[in-house]
Amino acid sequence: MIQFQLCNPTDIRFGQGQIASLADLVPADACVLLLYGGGSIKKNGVYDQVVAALGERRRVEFGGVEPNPVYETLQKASAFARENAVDFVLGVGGGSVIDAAKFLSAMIASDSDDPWDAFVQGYGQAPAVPNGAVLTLPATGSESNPVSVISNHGRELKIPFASQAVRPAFAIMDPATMLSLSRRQLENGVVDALTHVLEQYLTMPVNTPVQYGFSETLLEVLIEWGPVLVETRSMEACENVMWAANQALNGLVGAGVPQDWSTHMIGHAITALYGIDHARTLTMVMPSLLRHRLDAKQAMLARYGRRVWRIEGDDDRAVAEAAIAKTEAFMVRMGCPVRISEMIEDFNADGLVDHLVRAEQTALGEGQDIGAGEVREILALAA
Ligand SMILES: NC(=O)c1ccc[n+]([C@@H]2O[C@H](COP(=O)([O-])OP(=O)(O)OC[C@H]3O[C@@H](n4cnc5c(N)ncnc54)[C@H](O)[C@@H]3O)[C@@H](O)[C@H]2O)c1
Repeated sequence: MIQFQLCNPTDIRFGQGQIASLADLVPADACVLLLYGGGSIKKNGVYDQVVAALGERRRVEFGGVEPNPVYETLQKASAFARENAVDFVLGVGGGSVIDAAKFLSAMIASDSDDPWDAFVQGYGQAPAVPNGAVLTLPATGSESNPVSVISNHGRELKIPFASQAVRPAFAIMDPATMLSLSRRQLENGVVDALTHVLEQYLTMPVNTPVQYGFSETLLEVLIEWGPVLVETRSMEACENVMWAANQALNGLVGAGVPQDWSTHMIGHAITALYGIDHARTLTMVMPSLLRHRLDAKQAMLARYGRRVWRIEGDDDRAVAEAAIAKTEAFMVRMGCPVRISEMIEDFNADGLVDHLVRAEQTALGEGQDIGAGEVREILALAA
């Protein structure tokens, strides 16, 4: 097992009606910035529940955070928050709003209107005002992890920032908020969570049976309940997917194991250049990436095939290949593309590699051995 530290103090409140617990979770004397996205919360009753629970607290609001949140928008939100002496950020939405709320809590505490370069250098040390999350779309795990993925339009970059200082103080997960999601967003959530587990699980084997067993359970839950969710939207399915998506990127399954976030890094570059939904960029890359890395990942792919997909046979290579095929078929079943050409007509692989170089993402994979040349080969397979 690789040495690890695991400390996740986010106070999780799960279940229908939990938005009311904001009344206890947000400090009574806070000046709250309520941050939200395109406005779905004003149509589905979430906004009314949040406002009721905040009661008499001082509150200002900033809406319009984009999917794949944009730094330039957050500069406006930060100036607005400082003008209003905000000392608590409440993100109400999906991963984009919650990522934005976390990043904003560090922007507000910085003494700069343009802290991008300083954050690229030392985000982990930057102070932050506290923030909390009300989740309305299960997918990213952002509601209880330290990461924000932010797009900078000026620099044409989309990159992750991580800091323990911005981990949400609390995460409210009410599965009833999912009932207003489109089928496409539900599909995206399931495959995003699935890839989170796979990128922490499909590397090289180490002595972590607890983490592997937990990963396998999360994968089984997503594979069983993902299709039920998109077909029926039953409350059981909402609950199971919401909790599995949270646990997929909440720290435990990644503790003590090698990780490979190359599908995510290539996917971020595709979103930055082509504006495609985060989850769909992952499915168009991952099957080809796994095939390209078959030698390095064969042992864990074979374990995954046998334990999660119940594939029989003694030949590890054959089981590993079958496990990739099963994963690809599941992504198709969830309505997602598994080839770049399904969503992008004139794909420019050179431009994509250039983005990764500018984002300093050129030593990817569990062995840091996926460089520009390997990315080109993966993109050719995924074309
Ligand atoms: N922090 C992390 O660890 C992490 C991990 C993976 C991805 N990400 C990032 O998260 C972002 C994607 O987040 P996401 O997948 O949660 O989607 P999202 O937050 O971008 O939301 C997608 C769309 O769904 C809408 N929406 C959200 N909740 C709704 C509801 N209840 N009803 C109706 N519409 C609703 C939003 O307004 C938006 O238009 C990307 O930028 C991605 O890079 C972050």
